[in-house]
Amino acid sequence: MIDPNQPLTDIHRHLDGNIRAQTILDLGRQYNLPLPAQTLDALRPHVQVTSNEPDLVSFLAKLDWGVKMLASLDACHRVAYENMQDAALNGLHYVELRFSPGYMAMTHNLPVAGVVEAVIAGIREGSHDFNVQAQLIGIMSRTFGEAACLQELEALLAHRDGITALDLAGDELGFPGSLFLPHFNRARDAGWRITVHAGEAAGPESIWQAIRELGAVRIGHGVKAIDDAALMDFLAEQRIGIESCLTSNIQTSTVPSLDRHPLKTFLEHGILASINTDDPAVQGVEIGHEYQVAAPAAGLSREQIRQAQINGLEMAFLSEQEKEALRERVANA
Ligand SMILES: O=c1[nH]cnc2c1ncn2[C@@H]1O[C@H](CO)[C@@H](O)[C@H]1O
Ligand SMILES: [Zn+2]
Repeated sequence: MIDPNQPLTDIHRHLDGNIRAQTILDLGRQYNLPLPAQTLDALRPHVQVTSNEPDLVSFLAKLDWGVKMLASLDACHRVAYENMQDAALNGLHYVELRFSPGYMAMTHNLPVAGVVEAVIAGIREGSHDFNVQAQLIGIMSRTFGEAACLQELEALLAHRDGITALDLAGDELGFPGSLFLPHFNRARDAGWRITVHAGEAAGPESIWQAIRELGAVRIGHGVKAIDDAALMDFLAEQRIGIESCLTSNIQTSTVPSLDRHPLKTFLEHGILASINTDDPAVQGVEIGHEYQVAAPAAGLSREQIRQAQINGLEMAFLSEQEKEALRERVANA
């Protein structure tokens, strides 16, 4: 179901939602930190979704143990580097990895700009060592409010050349996009592209807001667009990409079951939508599963899955020349 002649991309992938369980154990031992379990098997239910969570916020709590083990900038570097190895092991040619430096810095009071620097370095080294192309998207974790997001923004801006785009993630219902207008004005002034988690926990108005007020050119999840016919048309006409994450949407109870997921309808409507993971280690799924198991279960035909794969590169925050170079590299591999 994955076309081997086309680049395989994952453009919605949280690196701080993809910390290996083994690394959580290692870091806990290294820094002598409390953990709920001391073996991989016993730890797994604390750091990985085992059955669907009742809502987004409950799902997001599963990321906390991993992030709590980030006791140094070296630990942040390690996690970033391992994310590149994981991308290579899963056959990805291009990834856009996103991370929330304030969330990663929080438990151990790390310097937020230092976290950004360590992540950029880890990705650069991993990209080289594992031969996977990567770009970084900075996240502001809305869950911690406007002031904390401003701090994250400033830390990201301190290393703006290493960052491609800005995102807003976390508790969408508790912290609507309207709180973050000044943040996104500054991000656009810095020349970054904008993608926003919208229409996951909240409704289609949140997607409209992200596009019209925050300047989003892509939308993370965007599930609720299905409830607004005018928005569906608008997304298709304006080529606003939808970063779909099938299994994630089930695990957060955003969608009741894969056969009710709107991705198929998005594609039929001519919307530029792609298949992505979200938080692979927390979810216990990888990109292959999304293509080979989740997408068929969501009713996508072979041709639609192929289209979604092509859309992934089309949506990427790359120039046309960079996309073409990647297509050629994969076709001639
Ligand atoms: O599916 C999701 N929806 C919304 N926010 C998310 C999701 N997965 C992770 N994060 C959020 O992203 C930041 C870490 O990168 C954290 O704020 C985490 O809660
Ligand atoms: Zn996400």
